[in-house]
Amino acid sequence: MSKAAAAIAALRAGRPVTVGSLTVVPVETATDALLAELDPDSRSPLLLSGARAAAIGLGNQREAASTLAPVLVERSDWLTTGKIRELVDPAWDFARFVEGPLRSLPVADPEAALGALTLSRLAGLVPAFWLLDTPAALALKSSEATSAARPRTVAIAARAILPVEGLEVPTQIVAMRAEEDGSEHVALVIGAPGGKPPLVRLHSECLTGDVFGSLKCDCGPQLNAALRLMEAEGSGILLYLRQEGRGIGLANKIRAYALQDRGLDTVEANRRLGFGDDERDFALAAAMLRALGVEAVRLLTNNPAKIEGLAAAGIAVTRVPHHLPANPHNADYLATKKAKSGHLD
Ligand SMILES: Nc1nc2c(ncn2[C@@H]2O[C@H](COP(=O)(O)OP(=O)(O)OP(=O)(O)O)[C@@H](O)[C@H]2O)c(=O)[nH]1
Ligand SMILES: [Zn+2]
Repeated sequence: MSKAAAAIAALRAGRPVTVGSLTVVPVETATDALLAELDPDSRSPLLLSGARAAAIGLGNQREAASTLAPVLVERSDWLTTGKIRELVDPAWDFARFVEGPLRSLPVADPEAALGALTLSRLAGLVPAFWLLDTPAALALKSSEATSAARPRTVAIAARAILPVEGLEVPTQIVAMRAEEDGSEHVALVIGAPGGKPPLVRLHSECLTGDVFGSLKCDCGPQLNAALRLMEAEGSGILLYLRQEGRGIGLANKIRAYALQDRGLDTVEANRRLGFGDDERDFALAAAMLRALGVEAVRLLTNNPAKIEGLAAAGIAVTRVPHHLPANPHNADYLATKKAKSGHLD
């Protein structure tokens, strides 16, 4: 496991990490008990992404003027641990006015701060930290954190026959493990793809749509329709990628949904949380296809980023459109993907 992957695991578990000259612990996962130990006087300043600092009205202060640069916020008596937990969570933006005054401070080591924020995004945490004085047991260079990327190398871990309702064609499930972080991803191999490029669907995990039948997105129907098309053709490959919420993680996707309840669209909600519109990359999907011996695919998708991602990794792609009928709950979501994320007709 890479050092960055170990740091991501530590941050998820609420443990501090030293990046360059900065020691940080995530606001989201650090327990009150740990904070009482690490910061007994509650003086630790708060490290935020530039986007989040702008969203809470710090954009007019010189230290926070660029929305790309991380921002440090000074502690004051009224800015308690509980207030900070509220401040970093956009769900609270609509429940109250941002209190103040908030004062930003210069960031002593901007590259380290950017690195720490990169790790928190990859960890699926709200990008916000307490800055601590004492170095942590786990330390990495700023460059190791800023260059941290999603996993891109896989090995097959196990395979077995899997009977699936509605599929008459023999189907196998293949479990793969990413070498960089140990995350598990799955390929469903339907029939015996071979000869011409197989029909392939890259499906990003969507717990709400895949399991509960959420109407907010089109994931469940797209998954089912892909399997039906592969069954009709006699073969195909579905990759189930653990990229919940377009790579922002489950808790953050639910936060994005809460923001959508307040009228933001899917893209605005991601940005408000301090993420890009889409945090996925498809290098791992390309590696999974290679592990199955596939170099060329007919890809069921409307998302140009999937086509470009596979092509960049050397997989030959022909697109097959994959539209499902809209419902009243997901019509705006589908329209936003077209208008703002370049989704194809
Ligand atoms: N952040 C965020 N993720 C969402 C939202 N709605 C659905 N998702 C996630 O978006 C992903 C859906 O991805 P895909 O099914 O691959 O769809 P796509 O990128 O639109 O591409 P194609 O369906 O192939 O055209 C899943 O990981 C869902 O969990 C949302 O409002 N916000
Ligand atoms: Zn979905």
